[in-house]
Formats: sequence, structure tokens, C-alpha cells
Amino acid sequence: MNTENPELTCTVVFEVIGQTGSTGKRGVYQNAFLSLYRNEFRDILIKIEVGKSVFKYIMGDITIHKRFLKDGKATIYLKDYKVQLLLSNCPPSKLAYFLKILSAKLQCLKNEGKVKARQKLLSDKPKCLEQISPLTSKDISTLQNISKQKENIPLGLETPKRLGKRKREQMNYEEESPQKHVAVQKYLNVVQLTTEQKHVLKAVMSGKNLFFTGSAGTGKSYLLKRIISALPPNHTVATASTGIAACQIGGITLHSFAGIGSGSYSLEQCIKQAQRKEVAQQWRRCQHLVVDEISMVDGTYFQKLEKVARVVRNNDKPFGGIQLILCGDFLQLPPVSKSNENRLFCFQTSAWKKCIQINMELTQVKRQKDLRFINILNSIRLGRCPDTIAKILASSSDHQIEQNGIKATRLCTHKEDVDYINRSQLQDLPGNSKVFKATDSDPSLSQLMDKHCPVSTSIELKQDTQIMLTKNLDVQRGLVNGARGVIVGFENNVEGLPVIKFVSGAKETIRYEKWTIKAGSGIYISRRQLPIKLAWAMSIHKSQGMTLDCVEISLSRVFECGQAYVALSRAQRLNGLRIIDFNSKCVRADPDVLKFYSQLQKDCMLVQSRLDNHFRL
Ligand SMILES: Nc1ncnc2c1ncn2[C@@H]1O[C@H](COP(=O)(O)OP(=O)(O)OP(=O)(O)O)[C@@H](O)[C@H]1O
Ligand SMILES: [Mg+2]
Repeated sequence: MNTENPELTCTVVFEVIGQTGSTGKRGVYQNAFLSLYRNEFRDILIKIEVGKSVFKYIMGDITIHKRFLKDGKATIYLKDYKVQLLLSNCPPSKLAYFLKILSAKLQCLKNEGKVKARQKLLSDKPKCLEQISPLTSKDISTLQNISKQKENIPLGLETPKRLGKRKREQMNYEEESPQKHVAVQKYLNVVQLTTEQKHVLKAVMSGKNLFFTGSAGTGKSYLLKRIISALPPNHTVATASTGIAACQIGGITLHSFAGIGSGSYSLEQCIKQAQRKEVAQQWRRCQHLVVDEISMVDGTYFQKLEKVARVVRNNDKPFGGIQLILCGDFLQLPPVSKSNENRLFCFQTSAWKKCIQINMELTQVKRQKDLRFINILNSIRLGRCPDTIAKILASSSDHQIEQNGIKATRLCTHKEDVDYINRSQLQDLPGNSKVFKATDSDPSLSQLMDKHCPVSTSIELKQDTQIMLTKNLDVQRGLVNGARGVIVGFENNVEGLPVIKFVSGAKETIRYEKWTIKAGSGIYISRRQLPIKLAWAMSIHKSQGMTLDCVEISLSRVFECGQAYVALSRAQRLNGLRIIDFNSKCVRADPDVLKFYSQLQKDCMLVQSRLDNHFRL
């Protein structure tokens, strides 16, 4: 049950709107606290508390502008008062919830029929102000009736009816059945979290520095998106170790944020780089730093960042007082390094020991449903491949996973192979090719866009090209990031957009989409391109974090611990997977990571202080 009260802490700008629509008096208030109330006449009031001052407005005739909801911004125009409230720096999920409840309750109130001004004057009801109740199934059915009436009945014929008093509303709410509860959740568009995901979210909201882990597909990145939307956008930086992983959570790479290049220079030089005006501003503004795929962040780099953060922010608390929200699976791909001896995981540094206060684990796998496949993957993750599992995986070599002309994507250990396979396969197709070019909002930043965007500046396509979607277009119809398809034609007009048949059976003309990223300096830059890329082959490194439809894997040249596990765990089903050369020797887990994880298990994942013997730096 969503029992959360609609409340917000954000920046509010009050603007008085003049007769001509011009803005008059203006007041800016940081950290304002907004909540919703009802008075004795069931009017809805917004209460805004800033320090010791309290403002209350009856929500009569209002207009809500929520185009920038995702950035934590909205405007409420209170016509009766000629006042405009500009809300910013709101956690986007809280803002969406607040506005949804406000609109829904206002619509229900309109349906009930408001108490007339004269009745209010004559009323002897005792004054009362109580916080608005959460949305009930009764509200939802009222809203459904209203929309039905709007569709079928000419305006003016609706019969306003009183839908019960607050007490009844409260009682119904307490009696909500699970089905009715689902209706409320559906209306509110609530992102459904598992119980363990909710625990992590709660721990993050406590303000502690946290690392959460879990095997592939346990919803770490899914949860991170929900976490990011619960934090104030102006003070939250979402990052990941790679551009593709960053793009999945709407962020940038950790390197772009930190502004110290690869971090290979001396600490003094790194500090100097981070003290450049724009970079330093970013560091100072950041209060919550989210990092996905932390397993691929080099430990030495992380150690340096911790020191840079303290100096640039002039704050000697761990990581300069920034709340760290780190997520990843150290049993997947490690940091890229020239030799295994030089490799240092983040968890082996003293910075990690100093910063991380809570360790948590997600255990419920959401990517795969088949328990047998989940158990196989869990065993591979730990570097264990008994004969029974080896046999099953080796026998996948004769899986027929081609369907409707869609071939499996070959996951390669080396990126040169990827380029070669995609280029030669495209060349071998008969017919003319069509080239689709991207439009960048700032062409001088195209290289930055290349790093963060899953689509290139130019893509060449032919009939029968194997492609992969790089954006969620329609989740219900299986048109999601990673969905596989084949080009079955091009539209017969000037634009000539490709028509694609997908594994799900859907046939769709693919149109241009936009990717926006918040560049280091805080400005937004965007790229417009078709949301597809060639999919005969892809590297295992690039596939980390993705869910893929049908994959073919060659593991003979595996060179990293966790690499085979990452490749195998991209598939959703065992029969959507073909390993052409399985050999149990390619299944390896890093012994340092295994030790670290087994200690975490012993400590029930909770406290950092007992993990001291894992630190090398
Ligand atoms: N609570 C949930 N409800 C519904 N679907 C979920 C939930 N959590 C995760 N998923 C789905 O499970 C799949 C895997 O999630 P996600 O990619 O976040 O896992 P991950 O732990 O980040 O995996 P990896 O380690 O491979 O990066 C995604 O399709 C995601 O939408
Ligand atoms: Mg992930």
C-alpha cells in the first residue's frame, strides 16, 4: 500500500502575476516544505513552510505545467490569487506523486460539488485542517467515471454527487483489497520494487554511504533509476563506469563528471584539474554521487577521487561529505588494466573502507525466469562449472535460435572482431545502402556524445540488416533496449525510414529519437538519430548491463574473470542462447572478489568495519 503523504521539499519561487500577465513581486525560497491539506469544507489547500513562515492557498482554479517533471520542475498557477509557484530541485518521483494526487483529489472534489461561498459564510462548522489522505480505490473509480462521462455524456448533464466524507474516505482506504490497491498503484504509475529493492531505497534515503550488489539481472540498474528519481536533481549526479551503462540510468561516465582525465597524473595535478571553475562547481554542487557498474572502476582512480573530493569541496569528511551510492557486481567484468597483478578493485582501497557504511545485496533475479537457468548462472558466477552444467552449456551449440530472419547476435571477447563481423556482413548483403546521419545539438561536443550515446553519428543500413534497438520504445510490445530485429524494407518516401520486424513479432517503422545528457558543466546536450545499431556482433564489455533477446557466444578467447558470466547472463532464456565452443576453463571468478563476497555474506552484508583485511591501498 502506498501510504506516503504527498509532501515535497524543494525550491519554490513565488511570482505575482499582473493584469497583463507580466510578473510582479517575486520571492525565492530554498528548502521549502510543501504539503496538502483539507479544511472543514473539504477544500484542498497547499501549505508551504519556509523557515518560520507558513503560506496557505486554497486550490481553486489552478493550472499545472509539468513539462519538465523529469528534471524535478513544475509550475502551479493559482488563478484566484494571481500567484505562480515555480517548483524546482524536487525529487522527480516525489514531484510526480505530489502532482498526481493533487490533480486526482481536485477532480474528485469537482465531482462532489464544492461548498458555495455563501454556505461557508453561514456555516457554524468548527475550523479544521487535516492532511489529505492517500489516493483510495474510491477516488480511482470516481476518476474513471469522470473520464467515462467525458467520453459519452454531453457536458452539463453530469449529476454531481457527494461521495462521502473524509471519514468514509479514510475507512475505505484502510479496507483496500489487493486488487483495488493495484488499481491505485497503476493510476499513480508507481515503479514496482521488490521488498529487497525497497530496503535498499530506504537505506539510501537514510543518507548513509552505501554499496549494493547482486548477481546479473537482480534489478540493480532498475533500482538505481528509482533511487535517482527520489533524490534532488540539482544535487545528484548519476554516473557509471562506462558510457552505455551511464546512458541506461540517464547519467554520464564517472570520468566525465570527475574532470581529472584518466586519473593517471599525480594527485596534485588531478586536484589542479578538478579545481578548474566549471569542474569545481560540479564537485561542490554534488551531494549524492551514484555510480553504476562500480566493478569496472579502477581502485587507484577511486582512491584519488576520494582525496580530490575532499580538497575541492574543502571538506575533510570521507569523499568530501558526498553521499556515495555505489552499485555493481564485482563478479562481473573487472577494471580494465594491462596486467592482473596491477589490478586493484575499489573494495581493496582504504578510500572504500573509509567511505562505505552499508553493504547490501539483491538476490531475486528478474532478468531470467527459468530457475534451472538461474542456478546455472549463479554457479558460473562463482567460477564453478561442474560436469552437469558444462554438458548443458556445451549442448546449447545446436540451439536453433534464428526466427523470422532474425539471426543471433554474436557476443565477442575482442572488439576488433565486432567491427569486422558487422562491416563484412553488411557489405555482403546485396542492394544499395542508405545512410542516416545524427544531428547533435552542439557539434563541438560530438565526441562526448559518441561516448555516452548508444547510437553513432552515422549508420549505414540495407534490406536484411540485423539490428538491435537502443532505446525503450514500447515495453508492452517488446520494443525495448536490446530487442533484436531485421530490416524488412524502407518507407517509400523522401525520408525512407527503415521498417523493422522484431523477435516479438512486432513490425515497426523506426523514427528518429533524441538522447539528452547533462554534460559536465551542467548544460544539456542532445543527439537525434535512429534508435538502432548493427547487431550481427557486439563485444561482451559493451553488453555488460544489458538484457538481450538471442545471443551466440564464442568463449574460446575469454581473457577476464567474470567475462563468460557476463556473456551468458545477458540471455533471458537458455534456449535463447547458443555457445559455439564451450569449455569449462573459460569460467573463472576472481579469488579476491570471492573472498570479499564470502566475508560480506558472513557479515550479513551490513557493516563495513569487519572487512578490513581486504584492503590493499
Ligand atoms: N522490481 C522489478 N519489477 C519489474 N522488473 C524488474 C524489476 N527489477 C528489475 N526488473 C527487470 O529485470 C531486468 C534486469 O534488471 P537490471 O538490468 O536492472 O539488472 P542488473 O542487476 O542491473 O543487471 P546487470 O548486473 O546485468 O547490470 C530488466 O529488464 C528490468 O526491467
Ligand atoms: Mg545493471
